[in-house]
Amino acid sequence: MALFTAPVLLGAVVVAALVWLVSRLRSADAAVPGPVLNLFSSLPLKYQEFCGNRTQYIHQLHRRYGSVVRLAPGEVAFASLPALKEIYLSHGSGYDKTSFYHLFKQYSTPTMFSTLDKQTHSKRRRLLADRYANSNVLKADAVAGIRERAQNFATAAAQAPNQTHDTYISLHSFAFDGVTHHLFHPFGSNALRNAEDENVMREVSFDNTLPRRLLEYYCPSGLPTKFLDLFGLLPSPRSVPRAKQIVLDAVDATLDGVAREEKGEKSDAPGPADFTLLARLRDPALGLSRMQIAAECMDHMAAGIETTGDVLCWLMWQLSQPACRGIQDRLYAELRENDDPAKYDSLPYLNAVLKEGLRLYASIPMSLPRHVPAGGRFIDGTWLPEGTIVSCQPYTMHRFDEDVFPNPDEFNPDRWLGTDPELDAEMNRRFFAFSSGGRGCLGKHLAMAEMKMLLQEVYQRFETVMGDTDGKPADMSFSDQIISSRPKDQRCMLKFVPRVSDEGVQT
Ligand code: HEM
Repeated sequence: MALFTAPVLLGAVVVAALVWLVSRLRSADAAVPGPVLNLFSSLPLKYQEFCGNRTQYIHQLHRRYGSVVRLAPGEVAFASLPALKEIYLSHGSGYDKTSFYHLFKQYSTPTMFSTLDKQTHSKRRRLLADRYANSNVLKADAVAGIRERAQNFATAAAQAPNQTHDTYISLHSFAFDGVTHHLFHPFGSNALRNAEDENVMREVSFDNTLPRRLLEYYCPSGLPTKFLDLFGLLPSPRSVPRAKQIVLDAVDATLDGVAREEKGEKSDAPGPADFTLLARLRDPALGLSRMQIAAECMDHMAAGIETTGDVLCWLMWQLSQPACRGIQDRLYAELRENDDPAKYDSLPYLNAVLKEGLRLYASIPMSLPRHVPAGGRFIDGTWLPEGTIVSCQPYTMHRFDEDVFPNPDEFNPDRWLGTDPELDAEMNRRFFAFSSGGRGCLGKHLAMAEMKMLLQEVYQRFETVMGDTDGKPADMSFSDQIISSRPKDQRCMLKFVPRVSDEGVQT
């Protein structure tokens, strides 16, 4: 009994604390620059995450401590090209993802994006990759659907009262319609013209469950969540019933067609178009269950709404600032000279404007966490043991090296039109908006096509300026969500002023 007296217990606690202190001081991350507190606790980082400020916090740490910085015990961030290559490109798809990605299961089912290990992931990716290859994205009926949505957007802008409307809403509707066209056509959405579909988009885009989801991830026992729920201190759990239903309806209609085919029955109901994701997933040879198909579709749908919608929103807001009037005029001149819609992919200034938008306003600006593999690794000269969480973040990769990106916070499309091939190559190597390697964005070509067509339809017809905000300009600063960021106020009033051509005719 004497074994458990207070002094003995106190002594045990002190010894344990000392052992922990020494182990922390001798750990590999102790040799990495960063705030002292972060060597002993992950609370400073978690606090910033709960405030939706992780990206900016890490960026400030890089500015203070350099290209490698300690974020928390066992977690280190990098802002250099050698580190980016090692973490995301070594052996094709880089290091394995961390369990953070389990947050992205859909219908409680793993998807390609939430799969952690390389082998399982690359098997699924190989099955789906051709759906997003440029050659498939550019197929006539795939492009026609996106073009139609971009025209719907421009028509809605022209018809808005006083030609002013909340572009945050309409751009997310456009992104929703664009991605569902590519996933499900003819079962895609029409949120730009149909209020019910717009509500589905709102359900996904106005999700406010960040603190709850982070708490559930960090405290899987669920006790803190239950405790805070007693006092109503957490938002309700994430709920997207309409979005889930729209996906299940498309999947069920498709599988019904497959079942009929197998029975040799004829059906007048259309199946998914050849270019769609569903047309691939429906193949019985893949052996995917109804819920596996639905989960994969849901994941791609979510991946295509926020990202594309947010980048376009930030970019059009930026272009609508008085200082960017000259940029809009140059863009208009290029679009007028090349008024064949099919040319959208070969216009250098349009490409430069979009790339600069993606550089400054990458909608996934946050660090993308990976585990150091077995045996540990040297990353850009820093030794880190197996299991350390390492990452780079697009926000910092696009700003940190000022020799490559001079005046990094300035919106300057000209930097992408440079005549110095070496500098161009350096910029492109650091361009990380879609991540890199075998786990980089699968939908990149689709996203680029959507964004170019939308900008083409808008800026060949309109000049955009800041709309009336009732004296309360929207806060467009970055608000981090689970992995993407969005403009804080989720509102962006822009006015679409019709252009008058040289002949005095409205274009
Ligand atoms: C401007 C628009 C977009 C941006 C900036 C963007 C960015 C990214 C980034 C950074 C990743 C890697 C994330 C990570 O490693 O944690 C990613 C992955 C992914 N993106 Fe996008 N994305 C965009 C649009 C789209 C669209 C339209 C789709 C269409 C379905 C899409 C589908 C995917 C998928 C399926 C993955 C997972 C790839 C894998 O795990 O192998 N994205 N995206």
